[in-house]
Amino acid sequence: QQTVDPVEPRIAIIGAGISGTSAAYFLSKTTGLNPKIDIYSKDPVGGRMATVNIHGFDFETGGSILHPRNRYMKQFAEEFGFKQKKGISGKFGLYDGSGFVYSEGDWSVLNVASLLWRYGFSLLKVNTLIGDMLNQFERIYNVQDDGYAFSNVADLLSAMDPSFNLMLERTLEEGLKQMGVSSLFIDELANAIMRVNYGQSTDAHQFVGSVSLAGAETGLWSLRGGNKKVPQALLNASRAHFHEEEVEAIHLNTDGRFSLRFKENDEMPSYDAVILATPVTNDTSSFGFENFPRQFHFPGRYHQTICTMVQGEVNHKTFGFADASSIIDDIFTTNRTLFFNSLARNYPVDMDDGEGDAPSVWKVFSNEPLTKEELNTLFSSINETYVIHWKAYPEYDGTISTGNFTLHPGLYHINAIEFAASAMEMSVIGARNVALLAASHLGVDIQDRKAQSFHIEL
Ligand SMILES: Cc1cc2nc3c(=O)[nH]c(=O)nc-3n(C[C@H](O)[C@H](O)[C@H](O)COP(=O)(O)OP(=O)(O)OC[C@H]3O[C@@H](n4cnc5c(N)ncnc54)[C@H](O)[C@@H]3O)c2cc1C
Ligand SMILES: CC(C)=CCC/C(C)=C/CC/C(C)=C/CSC[C@H](N)C(=O)O
Repeated sequence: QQTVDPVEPRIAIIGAGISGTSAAYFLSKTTGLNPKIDIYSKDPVGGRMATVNIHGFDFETGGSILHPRNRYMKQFAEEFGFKQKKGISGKFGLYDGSGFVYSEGDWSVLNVASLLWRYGFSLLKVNTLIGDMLNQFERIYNVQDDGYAFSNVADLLSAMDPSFNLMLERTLEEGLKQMGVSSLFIDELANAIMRVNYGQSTDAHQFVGSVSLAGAETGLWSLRGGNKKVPQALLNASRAHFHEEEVEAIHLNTDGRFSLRFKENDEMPSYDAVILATPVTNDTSSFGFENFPRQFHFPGRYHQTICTMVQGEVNHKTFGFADASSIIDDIFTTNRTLFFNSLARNYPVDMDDGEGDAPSVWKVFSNEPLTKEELNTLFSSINETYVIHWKAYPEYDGTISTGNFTLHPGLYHINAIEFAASAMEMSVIGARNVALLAASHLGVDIQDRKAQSFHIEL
């Protein structure tokens, strides 16, 4: 039988990205516990929220954009006094490998008209679809404020809307077709948005596809100074102790507590609860789970996304622009066989878009590293390149069912939520769910703690 100090339980969190740090924050601020939390991470705080420095300016290379209805991230930014970075919606175009099937010009009214002309009612239908989906999605905030938590992802999605689980069983293409959306919209716009956001296609399931389409709406934002300021601020606010340490194994002790074994440290501290805040598929992390009554399986794999940051000039001839000044800011691709997914102008995190004298920096997303030849096709001149290999988000091929948050009483996994959709806000929702589960395991009546819940100002 496990004996837990009801006032100061010891909790270990593995991973210091947005999942791990927000779990620490929720545990220490909203559960009524006064936990002693250790956060272990083999990489710096922030994880997949990261920047690269190019000539004295930082640029986002991982989690970049937030949706205006991502309430937790918004609330964190407000609570920590962080400013939003002002974006500009540059012109975008859809490139099929030989030319643009659609490209924006200088007049916004004409752009709307020509989008409508090309995609007709499909544009309006998808707009409504995403609006409806977001309305249902937002129900999770009240559910969590009321102290409800779920031991698996399917139940959490059902709490938003019972039909969300059906969206995991059909592809985005099938879902859109069922709604009467045209093949042209699916093949071009929806496909291009899936390629830029998840490096995948409309063959991905409809839930992540809808999140991806939401990620192409207007009003998207990011944090001035870099998104990774949030995990750092959450870590500080939670007063958790950060240890740069790789965890090799989690051992279930005979008293029901857990011990951790590290790669480069002989200590084996023990805890009342352990939270995994990192992907745990075979291709991402490998943990030993020792002495548990059953074996854990983490099916699926993560998509390789290569983020190539280039300081240089785009080759206007490749894209058929008259000259360098006609180049548009966002080039999305529709062709599944093309060697790159997107090419977009990027601005430093410390400046509003278009402000000041920033170097000309472009972000290219591709599924494979770009060859010298490919880089020379895209750019007429290159001063510097920085290449980041990400195990970015799951492969959403529809064959993997979503998994469990609760692996064993006292042992939880936040990133199970990524198989529904990987996004910063999803991680925070998963983290709050797991914080509630852990608090309940540690003896807190979580629904009774409504008064301490995390209230969002709208
Ligand atoms: C290129 C790219 C672009 C993206 N763009 C967006 C976007 O625009 N908007 C959006 O909302 N989302 C975006 N995402 C997704 C978003 O960044 C992630 O969903 C989110 O940051 C995941 O956070 P996390 O804390 O769950 O995981 P991570 O940030 O990956 O953190 C896990 C941490 O655990 C550590 N770890 C792993 N194994 C061990 C171990 N054995 N011992 C100790 N530590 C360990 C790792 O070092 C890592 O730092 C993007 C992701 C990528 C890669
Ligand atoms: C979770 C909800 C309801 C909405 C999130 C919508 C959103 C912001 C989706 C984007 C997800 C994602 C993985 C984007 C990656 S690419 C981002 C950007 N274009 C870049 O250049 O880095």
